Amino acid sequence: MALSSASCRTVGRGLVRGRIFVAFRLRDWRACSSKVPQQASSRMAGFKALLSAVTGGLLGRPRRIAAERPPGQSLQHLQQAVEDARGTPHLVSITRPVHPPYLVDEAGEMLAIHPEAGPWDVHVILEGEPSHPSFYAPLRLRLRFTAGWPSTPPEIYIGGQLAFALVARNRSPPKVFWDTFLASKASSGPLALQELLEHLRRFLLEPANYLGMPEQDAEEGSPSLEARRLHSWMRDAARVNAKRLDVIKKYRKQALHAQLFDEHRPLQEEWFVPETWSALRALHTGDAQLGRALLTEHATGEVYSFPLFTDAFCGLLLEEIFNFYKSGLPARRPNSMNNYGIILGDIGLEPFIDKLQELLQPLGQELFQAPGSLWDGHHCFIVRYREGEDLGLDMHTDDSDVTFNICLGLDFTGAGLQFCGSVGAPEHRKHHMTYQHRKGHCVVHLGRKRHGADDITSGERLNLILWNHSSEYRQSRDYRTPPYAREAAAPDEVCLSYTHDRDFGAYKDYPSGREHFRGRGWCPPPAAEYPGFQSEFRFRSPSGDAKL
Ligand SMILES: O=C(O)CCC(=O)C(=O)O
Ligand SMILES: [Fe+2]
Repeated sequence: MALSSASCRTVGRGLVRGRIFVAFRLRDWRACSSKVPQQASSRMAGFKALLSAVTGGLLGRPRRIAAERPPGQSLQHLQQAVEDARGTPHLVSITRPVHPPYLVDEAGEMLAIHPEAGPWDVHVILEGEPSHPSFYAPLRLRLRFTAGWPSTPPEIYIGGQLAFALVARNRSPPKVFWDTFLASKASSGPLALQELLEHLRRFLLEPANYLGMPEQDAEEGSPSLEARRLHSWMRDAARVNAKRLDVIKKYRKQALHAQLFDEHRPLQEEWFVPETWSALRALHTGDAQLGRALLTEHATGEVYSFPLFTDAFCGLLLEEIFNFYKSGLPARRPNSMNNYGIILGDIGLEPFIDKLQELLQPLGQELFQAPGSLWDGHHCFIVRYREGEDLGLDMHTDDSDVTFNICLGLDFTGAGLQFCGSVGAPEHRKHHMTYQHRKGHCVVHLGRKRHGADDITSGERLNLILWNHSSEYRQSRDYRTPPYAREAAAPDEVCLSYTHDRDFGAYKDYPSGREHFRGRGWCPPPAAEYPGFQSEFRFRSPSGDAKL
């Protein structure tokens, strides 16, 4: 695997967001820097303030309740706890503990973790509430245990697309949950994983009830401000979920291929090209050799492709997608540049995408290290190009750490995928290569790599796009404040973006209907302008407006 001890230097015990771990400083992963800095979220700040108002600081860390044990013993305890937790009511699945390949410290530096010292991640899926219109979907959790287990509670990340009251954008249970949970324990003895999972499920599904807040419509006396606020957040979360789940529920009754939607059913081997299936399974057991053998490398360390789905499975998936289009049910568009795609999580395919992401995760780690590791979120959608609809896609980078792009068919000409440089690199807008899509094949690249689809010239193309997110990686300095170099030279025309570039109009006419983008571009930022930068304002727009 890419993370060999040769690539790491031990720095002893590192501090990772308040927790101490035995760690290595990652040297070569630093090269995998990415993306434009994330905006600090003022909405988050507002939400935190509101939460604090209710419970006096909900966002704290779980408190440590006893001394830590030696690591070996903790892992054994944890393995035993996972076995014991297999009897938890409403449990769909629980994984064995695995140590994360790296963590990010408070300064944003990535540290590789010593496998024997922890922490260890356990992934859990719990059933939602089957009879509840807004919370019937499964709950997806990642629990991160330190060597302090079973005295110290794990950090919890609440994955999936459900909205919950009292869960902030960092997707962790608030301090009030931990306080209530720990106070409910009869003794101060070690924690039981099953008990924790049961409490967490109750808290997520019925927070007011779990926290002992009065019912909103209680006749006797007026509910407190805290209770009213909590109920209003619960209504908001329920509304957000209900909107999405309503479509999913309705479509479920019309779906053609039930096996695609079944939470409990694993991915079926016959959906995948046999050699790829074997290679991906081998990667899961640490055999990188086989994984590498199936790849074509198109741009060193940045763009690869491999056969993934069989023709039969592409046909099956497309049948389902076309059936959804035919249903007339409302669908959100995947992004502002795409008018005919659909988000697969919105039609009930979140479990399928979770499993696909899990299958592909070791490949991501092998190819891209930090941005390819610890994926805990995704955005997965269909893009569709044909005459009379979207023909192609403007140059852009993805809001993903690593993107998989799988062609499902149909027959088409044109619609090649152009790759340029990575955002912030001197050759950001220099052409690298053209990738020709093939049915069933997957092209995988870093999200920060500039790319765009040529116009289709005949037929129709539909692709499944899987954007993978790693919340751990997104805390790193490499992600948050990547270097942004001056462009080495004028851009290649094929790499120009009418949506993003400040000099598009200096080289090309704006496409019809896209003229309003003139003057809105941000790229290159002034400090990164190439020598002799051509501002589009020195040129006339085709409509004849002087743009000086
Ligand atoms: O059509 C393609 O192959 C590219 C799609 C894409 O890059 C995107 O949707 O982000
Ligand atoms: Fe893209």
